[in-house]
Amino acid sequence: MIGFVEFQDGAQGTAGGTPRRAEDGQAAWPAFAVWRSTAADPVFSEWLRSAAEPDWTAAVTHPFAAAISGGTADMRRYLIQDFQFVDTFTALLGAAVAAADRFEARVPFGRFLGQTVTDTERGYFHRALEALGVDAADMTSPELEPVTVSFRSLMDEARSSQDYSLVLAVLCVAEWVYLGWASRTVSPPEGFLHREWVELHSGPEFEAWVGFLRAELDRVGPALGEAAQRRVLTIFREAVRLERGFFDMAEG
Ligand SMILES: Cc1ncc(C[n+]2csc(CCO)c2C)c(N)n1
Repeated sequence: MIGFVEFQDGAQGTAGGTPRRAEDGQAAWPAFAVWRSTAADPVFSEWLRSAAEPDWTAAVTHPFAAAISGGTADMRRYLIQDFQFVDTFTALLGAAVAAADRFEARVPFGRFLGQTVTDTERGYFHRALEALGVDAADMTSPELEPVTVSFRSLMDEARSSQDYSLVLAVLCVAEWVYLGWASRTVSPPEGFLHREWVELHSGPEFEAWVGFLRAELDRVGPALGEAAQRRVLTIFREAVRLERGFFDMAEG
């Protein structure tokens, strides 16, 4: 079981100026209610993002991500593994449609599911994997890298929880981290493999999608009790750690 490890009460705050560490090995982090009183941007999604440092910055500035932007990354292993990631991610989007607390929140998930993931992105994967000479077996059932297994487990846990805040946290990490690195691209890479992958994760539509996911977290997060907020934090941090690990894996 990954994530969902609750912080011990005593793990928060500092003792003698030394930050204590939580049971699951992550740095202690103040409760949202405490953090909010002094934060520059006191929204729930920023509470989560800043708690996920240094992994957040390591992921969005990762050398492999920079190599995609620069058009030099070897995409083969990465895309084979990512197609398996996207399979589980698509199921998680379905869970968001089911778990959202109101109609107007279900709509963007349904739209993104139908228009982007199962259409534009699916098309990209099929063309890209074909161009890379990936055979049918590696397209549908490759040997999974450990980080892919862990990421799929985390998404499956969020999906089975049917808890909107947890589903949202994992989706938001996956999309926001990708907006983070792709937006750093200075000029579009030449080949379609790199260029379209950058285009899928940047631009006004993708920004609006990430804005929606953040706004949902900012809407539902503050209304949760402290223990539930901690559970969201734990799964958010774990997802960011896996995003970083996924790029490490892709680098080989
Ligand atoms: C490890 C990993 N994390 C996040 C994404 C981003 N992502 C996954 S599905 C999807 C929707 C369509 O673009 C997006 C943006 C990824 N591909 N791989």
